[in-house]
Amino acid sequence: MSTVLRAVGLGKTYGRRAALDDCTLDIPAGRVVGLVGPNGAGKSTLLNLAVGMLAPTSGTIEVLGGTPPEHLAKVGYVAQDTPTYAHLTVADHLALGEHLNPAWDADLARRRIERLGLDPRQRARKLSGGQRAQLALTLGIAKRPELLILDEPVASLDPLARREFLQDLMEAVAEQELSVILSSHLVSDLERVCDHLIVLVASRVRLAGDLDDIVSGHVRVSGPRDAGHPGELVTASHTDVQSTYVVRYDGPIADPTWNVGHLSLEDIVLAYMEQRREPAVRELESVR
Ligand SMILES: Nc1ncnc2c1ncn2[C@@H]1O[C@H](COP(=O)(O)OP(=O)(O)OP(=O)(O)O)[C@@H](O)[C@H]1O
Repeated sequence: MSTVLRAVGLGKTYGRRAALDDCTLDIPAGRVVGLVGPNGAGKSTLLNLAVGMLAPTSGTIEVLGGTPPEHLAKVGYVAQDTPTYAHLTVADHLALGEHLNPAWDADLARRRIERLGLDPRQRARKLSGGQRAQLALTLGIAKRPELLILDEPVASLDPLARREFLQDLMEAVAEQELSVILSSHLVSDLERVCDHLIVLVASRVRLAGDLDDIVSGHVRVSGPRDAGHPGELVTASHTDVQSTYVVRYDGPIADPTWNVGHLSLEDIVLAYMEQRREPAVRELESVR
């Protein structure tokens, strides 16, 4: 299986502050990868490193087998706030895309713009936020990239526009051989479109894996206070008599000490986000 993004010990600091710390990742090709984490976690930093807009302070990153921005022609990037040129028309944007990108698919771009009902003569500043996001996605897709990177593309969209945007993205994934890395705060959206998830909290990768494995590999257990816990601890909460843990645990828990509960993907992501002021999960003690 080929890899679209490989990071080893990747770090980026601003002054003495780490925006991304010791990030090791291996993202397989052909996946739609969700990147989630609280504000300031380092998501945009990771994506900017992936397109070569930032240089690492430590470690290495490879995208499509090269050091960014080596293969930038094969990478589509829609930055946060889906930037477009305010004074250029929709048609100007397509012409610019054609001029700048050797593999530009003019037919695909025109058909998408028609289907979206965008007026080619309209200036970008007069488009709604949703229309601008769709225009930016069109530019990203028509480039015919091998990897499409989207930094919070749906943040400003209403629920309907969000759904349409994600449907269009999924169509593009189905039609083209495309890998996607998509950052968002909306776990339910990511759950709908992604098959792989990365959770970034306080500059560190806390969790990375296929969605199915993540959901099947975590449970909530509750039992007598301070009786320890099975598996690897993610978070704990206590009352006077009872402890409840979210743990990483693969397989059935037969021990009658524990009441075992299912966790949704959102529950799991939130549990990792709760760790933001605590040590990384691999440093936590696991009792079994
Ligand atoms: N140019 C910069 N100079 C100094 N610090 C920066 C700069 N860019 C980002 N940072 C810091 O790096 C950290 C990570 O920022 P980043 O934008 O990657 O987070 P994010 O996860 O994308 O956040 P959000 O969800 O709010 O977009 C933050 O603490 C931020 O303040």
